[in-house]
Amino acid sequence: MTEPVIQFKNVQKRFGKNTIIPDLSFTINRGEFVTILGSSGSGKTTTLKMVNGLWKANAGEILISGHKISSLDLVKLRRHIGYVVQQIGLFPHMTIAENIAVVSKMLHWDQEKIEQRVTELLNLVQLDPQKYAKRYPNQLSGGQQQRIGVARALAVNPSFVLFDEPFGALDALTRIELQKEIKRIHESLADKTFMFVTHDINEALFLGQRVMVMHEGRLEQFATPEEIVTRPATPFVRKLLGTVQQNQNLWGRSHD
Ligand SMILES: Nc1ncnc2c1ncn2[C@@H]1O[C@H](COP(=O)(O)OP(=O)(O)OP(=O)(O)O)[C@@H](O)[C@H]1O
Repeated sequence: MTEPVIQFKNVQKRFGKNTIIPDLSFTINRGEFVTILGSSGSGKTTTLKMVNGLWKANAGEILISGHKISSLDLVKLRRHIGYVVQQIGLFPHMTIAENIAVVSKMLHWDQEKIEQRVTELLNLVQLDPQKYAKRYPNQLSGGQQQRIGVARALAVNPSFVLFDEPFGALDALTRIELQKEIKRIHESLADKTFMFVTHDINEALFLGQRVMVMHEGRLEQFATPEEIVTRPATPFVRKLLGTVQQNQNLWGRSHD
C-alpha cells in the first residue's frame, strides 16, 4: 500500500527577487528511495531544506505525513529526519561513539541504551565497534567518516533520511562501495524514506527506486530509472542521458 509521506503542492521558493523554484509538486511514499538529479543550481538542496523546514516555501503547501509543515514543531520534526551531507562535520574532539550519540544524549537516553544503539549502528555501517567506537574522526578515512555520518543520521531512528551529495568528495571505488552499502541499508530498514541528492546520473539511477530530475527549479521527470532511460520525458533529460554516452565515447577513444 502506498502512503504519501512527503508532498509538495505548487511550492514556490524565492531568494530576494530571484524565483528559484516557481511551482513544484510531487509526492513521495513511505519507504521509498528517491534520488534527485539535476544540474548545478537547479534547486536540489533548496528542495531538501524545505522538507526539513530549514527553508520556508513562499507559496504553496508542504505536507509531512499528512500534516502541513507550517503547523509542525520544527525541532521535533527534525528529530524524525536524518541529514547526511558531504562535509559531515563530525566533532573532532569527540570519539566516534560520542559523535553518533550526540542527539540520543540530548534526548536523555540512558547510557546503556546509547551504547547498544552505537554498537548496532556501527555494525549496520560495517565498521567493527571494537575497533572504531573509541577512535577520533581524524583517525578514519573519508569513506569511513561518511559511514559515521550515515550512522549518526540514523541514530534516533528517524522516519526520513535526507542525503545531500554525501559521496561527492570520495574516490570512485569508495563511492561505488558506499552506494552499495546505502542501498543495502535502505533495504534492511523497513519503512524508511530516503531522499538523496546527487549530480551523478549513474548514482541516481543505481540508487533511486524513482528518480526526480530537476532543471532550473522545475521537475523535468519523476519516474523509475527504467522509464527515465527508455522514455526520457524532455530534451533536458535526453541531454543528461547523452552525457553518459559521451563519457563512454571519451573513454573508448582514449583506449583506441
Ligand atoms: N541562501 C540563499 N540565498 C540566495 N540564493 C540562494 C541561497 N541558497 C541557494 N540560493 C540559490 O538558489 C539556487 C538553487 O540552489 P541549490 O543549492 O538548491 O541548487 P542545487 O541544485 O543543490 O545546486 P548544486 O548541485 O550546485 O549544489 C542557486 O541559484 C543558488 O545560488
